[in-house]
Amino acid sequence: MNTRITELLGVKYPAIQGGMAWVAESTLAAAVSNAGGVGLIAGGAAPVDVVREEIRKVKKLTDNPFGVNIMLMSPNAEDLAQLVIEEQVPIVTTGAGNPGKFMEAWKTAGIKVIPVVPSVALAKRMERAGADALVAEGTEAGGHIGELTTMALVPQIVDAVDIPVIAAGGIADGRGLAAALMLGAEGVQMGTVFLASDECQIHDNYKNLVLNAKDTDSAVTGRISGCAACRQIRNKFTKRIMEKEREGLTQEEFEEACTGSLRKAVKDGDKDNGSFMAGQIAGMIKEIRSCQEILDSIFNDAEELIIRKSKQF
Ligand SMILES: O=C(O)COc1ccc(-c2c[nH]c(CNC(=O)Nc3ncc(Sc4ccccn4)s3)n2)cc1
Repeated sequence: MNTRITELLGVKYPAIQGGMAWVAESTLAAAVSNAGGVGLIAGGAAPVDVVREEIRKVKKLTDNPFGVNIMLMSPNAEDLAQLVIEEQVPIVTTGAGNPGKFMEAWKTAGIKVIPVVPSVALAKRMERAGADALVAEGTEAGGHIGELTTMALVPQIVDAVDIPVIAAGGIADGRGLAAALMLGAEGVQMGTVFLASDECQIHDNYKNLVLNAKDTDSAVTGRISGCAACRQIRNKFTKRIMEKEREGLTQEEFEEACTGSLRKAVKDGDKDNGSFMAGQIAGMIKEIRSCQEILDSIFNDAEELIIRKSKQF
């Protein structure tokens, strides 16, 4: 299929793999890019040298476009913003903040900049700042989230800006892609479905938690205390955090609890103390597949669905 996103990024599928902290490393990103989508390396809160190494690895593993996601709450954000210029990274997505101050330098370097936004106000601000496209991420998504659902947020951002919009949050099959296109999106960003991929390097306990999750198994920490809201699979960790939030948790204590626990999930598979970030769509994901199978099935199913549905009118 062709949209302004396939033209802008030079890819077969207008589908970005979410730049999930600790999860999105070179093996997964290269598999998604080789499959025709856009693989992302997570900046997360990782040291610059670690991210530089992953960028160099992914360049050896794929000749297709790839990107780096910079989480703007990270203390390394400034250094990572410079690194993507030095390493001539073609695509940069950003999350958890406003990338306005880096935009000019990135655009001058020829980088395609795609901020993730949770609201119309930020979408308009990012368009004015020079963003090439936007990811409109609904609250269904895993990790750090805003308040609005994908169904409500995407059409309002599409109506508010002229640059192409990519839908994210709750998308994991052809139906989700078809729905996103009907809402006016010209591509999708997906994270949770790629946790259940062969090439994803997370601990098997994490993959099994995703496969065994049911629709109501995600919890959002941070909302009670007004800290950064974070959607993840419900476990003893989320129960403990939410109890502490009711007693009063400082932002520092919350973030220390959150970012450290992500490694415990991804690397150690620590089911009681890990933060297993995943979106509400985890309840629909029942098998581990290759990134190629995931992308081919989503786009083939969406095409068949739209053709079939169009005949009902
Ligand atoms: O108004 C402003 O200045 C910016 O406001 C914003 C507020 C929120 C966002 C936003 C929402 N979702 C995203 C993109 N998604 C994400 O960033 N997802 C993430 N998952 C795990 C992360 S690591 C983390 C982060 C916070 C606490 C604990 N751990 S970041 N960006 C973007 C901008």
